[in-house]
Amino acid sequence: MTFEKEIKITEVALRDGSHAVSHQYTVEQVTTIAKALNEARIPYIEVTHGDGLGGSSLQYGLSKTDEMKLIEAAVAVSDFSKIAVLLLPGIGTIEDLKQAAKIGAKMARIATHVTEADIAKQHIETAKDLGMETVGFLMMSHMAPVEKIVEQAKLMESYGADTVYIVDSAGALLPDQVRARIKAIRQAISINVGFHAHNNLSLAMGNTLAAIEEGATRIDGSIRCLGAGAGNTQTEVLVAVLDRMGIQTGIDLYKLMDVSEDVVSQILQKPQIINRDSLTLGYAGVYSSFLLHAKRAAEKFSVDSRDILIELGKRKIVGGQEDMIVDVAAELSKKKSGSACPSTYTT
Ligand SMILES: CC[C@H](O)CC(=O)C(=O)O
Ligand SMILES: [Mn+2]
Repeated sequence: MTFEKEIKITEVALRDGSHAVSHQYTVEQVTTIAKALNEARIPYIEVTHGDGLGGSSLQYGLSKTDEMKLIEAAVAVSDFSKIAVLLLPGIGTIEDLKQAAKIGAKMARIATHVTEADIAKQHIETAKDLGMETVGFLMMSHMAPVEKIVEQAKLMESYGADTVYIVDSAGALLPDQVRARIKAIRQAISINVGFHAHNNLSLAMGNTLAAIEEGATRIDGSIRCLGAGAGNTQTEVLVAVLDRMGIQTGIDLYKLMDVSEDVVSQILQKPQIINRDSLTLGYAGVYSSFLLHAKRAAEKFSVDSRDILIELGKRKIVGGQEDMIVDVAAELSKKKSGSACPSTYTT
């Protein structure tokens, strides 16, 4: 099948990938990666804490480097790529957004739970006032029926968003579910539609292609899959596949392969694979960024991290409820042994 659409890729390794490196990016690493991505002519590079602006905290994980310094570093080496920032209302503030715009960020992606688009209004409006290109990012899109998603996408459009994304935060969507969601919002709104995948069920590439076939033109990729859980759609592979399909992205494939192999692979703390934990995220429909928190809680309370994730899925726990991960681990430990003591406190 030949497509004549322009697909614009946003590279998220320096934001979603921040989860995979426990938010430990340095200015040197961001400079090297952003410079190479810019040379490969990636249209947008997202840089922020994994949980967006203001995410550095005990709750979400402390950053090694102030994210504004990382944004500045990326801006300084990008004369082609535009730097994007993610903001979750309630974690990041309007002041964070203003500061990011001041130091050169050109795109604001305002992320809400899939049923809570209304909390994005003032952030989308402010981003527009600041002259930024603006994206509404509907997270955990597997948790709502198509009609609800259409309603929420229309809200994002009414606030002035230039693009609305279906975000498969848990990597739980199946290709037909992606098709139904993209098709429905494509018909309901007249702005760009985007898709952000996670590879927990090994469906990131398949789902991304399904989204493109249904008309999504803004796509997220992550070099070497660097992202939460099993990571995102692998950018360099996506560019090669799209090229084989006759879809031009304007990105230099060889340069991208070289960044992946020579730069990003050196930074990875461990290869981005689908293991029993990341597979359980997709299987149970749990936010991919919960993975490291669940693993830590499992260790602390001597319980199986899969049991924690399955229980979080059953309870429909969403972003912002990270404290529930420890509660669930304590409950499981209590059921198992009759006491909820962290293992570090037992002898
Ligand atoms: C915590 C924000 C989250 O990581 C955003 C995102 O990439 C997703 O929901 O997949
Ligand atoms: Mn993500």
